[in-house]
Amino acid sequence: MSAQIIDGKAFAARLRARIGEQVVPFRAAAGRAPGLAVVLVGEDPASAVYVRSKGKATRAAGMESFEHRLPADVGQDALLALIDTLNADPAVDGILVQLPLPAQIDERAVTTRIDPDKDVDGFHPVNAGRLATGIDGFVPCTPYGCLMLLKDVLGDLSGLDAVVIGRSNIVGKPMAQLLIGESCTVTVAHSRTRDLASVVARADIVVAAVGRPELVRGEWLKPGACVIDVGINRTETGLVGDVDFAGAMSVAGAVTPVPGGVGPMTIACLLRNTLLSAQRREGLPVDERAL
Ligand SMILES: Nc1nc2c(c(=O)[nH]1)N[C@@H](CN(C=O)c1ccc(C(=O)N[C@@H](CCC(=O)O)C(=O)O)cc1)CN2
Repeated sequence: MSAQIIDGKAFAARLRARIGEQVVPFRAAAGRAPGLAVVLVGEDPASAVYVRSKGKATRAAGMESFEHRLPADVGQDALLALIDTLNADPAVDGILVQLPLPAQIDERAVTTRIDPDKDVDGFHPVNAGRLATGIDGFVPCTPYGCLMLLKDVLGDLSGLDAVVIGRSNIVGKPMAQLLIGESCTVTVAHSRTRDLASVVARADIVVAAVGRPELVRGEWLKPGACVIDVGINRTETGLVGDVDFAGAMSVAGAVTPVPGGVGPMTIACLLRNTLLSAQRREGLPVDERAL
C-alpha cells in the first residue's frame, strides 16, 4: 500500500488565490488594502527567507506589506515601542514579529504587547483563550493550516482519535484545541510520554510537532492513519520532518511531505488572518468559510 501524499503547496496556492479574490471587493469597499506589518530582528537566515516570502505573498494577494528590520542587538524597549506604533497605525491590520528572537528579548513581553485584534499570529494569550473557549479571534497559522489539510483529506473529523505530539504554545496546544473543536478524541503526547509508539498506534490522526528528525516511525502507525508532519529539521542529509516519511508511506492513508506539506500553509493562513482582521476592523462582512 502506498499512502496519498498531501500536497500542501498546491492547497496553499489555491487558498492564496481565493484570498486574493476577496481582497478585490475589500479594497473597493474600504478604499484601502489590508495591511500586514512584519518585524524581523537580526539576521537568522531561515527567518529572513520566511519574512521575504511573507512580503512577496502579501503583495501578490493585493495587500500592503510593511516590513521592519531591526538589528540583532536591538533593546527590548525599542522593539516594544515599534509594536506600540504599529498597534496605533490604522493602515496596519495585522502585526507579526518573526520568531525566534535574540536572547536579550523576552518573547512573552513581545507577544503580549501586540493588540490582540491585530495579532494575526494568534500567539497573544487573549487569542489562546478565545480559541480555548470558542470565541472568534485569531488561530495560529500552522495548526490552522494542518486542520485545513486534515478536513480536505478526511472530511468530517468527528469521533476520530487524534494524537498531537508536541505541546508548544504555537503548534501543539492550539492544534489540540482545534481538534477538540472538531469533536476528535485528542491525546497530547510530549517528551515525557511513556510508550509513544502505543499511543500513536491508536490514532486515526497523527500531528507531529516536536522538532525531532524522523521520530515517528512508520511501523508505529495505525494502517490508514492521516499523518501531518509539522517538523522542519535541517540534517546532514537535507530537510526532514518529524516523521519517517518512507516508512509512513507504506502504512498510512495520507501523509504530508517535508518540504511541500504544512510549511506553505503557514504563510497562506497568515494572509487569511490578515484579511479577516481587515474585514473585522472595517465592519465588513466576514465569510470565514469562503476562505
Ligand atoms: N511569528 C512567527 N514566527 C514563526 C512562525 C510563525 O508562524 N510566526 N513559524 C515558523 C516559520 N515560518 C513562518 O514564519 C515558516 C516555516 C516554514 C515555511 C515553509 O514554507 N517551509 C517549507 C520549507 C522551506 C525551507 O526550506 O526552510 C516547506 O515546509 O515546504 C513557511 C513559514 C517559525 N517562526
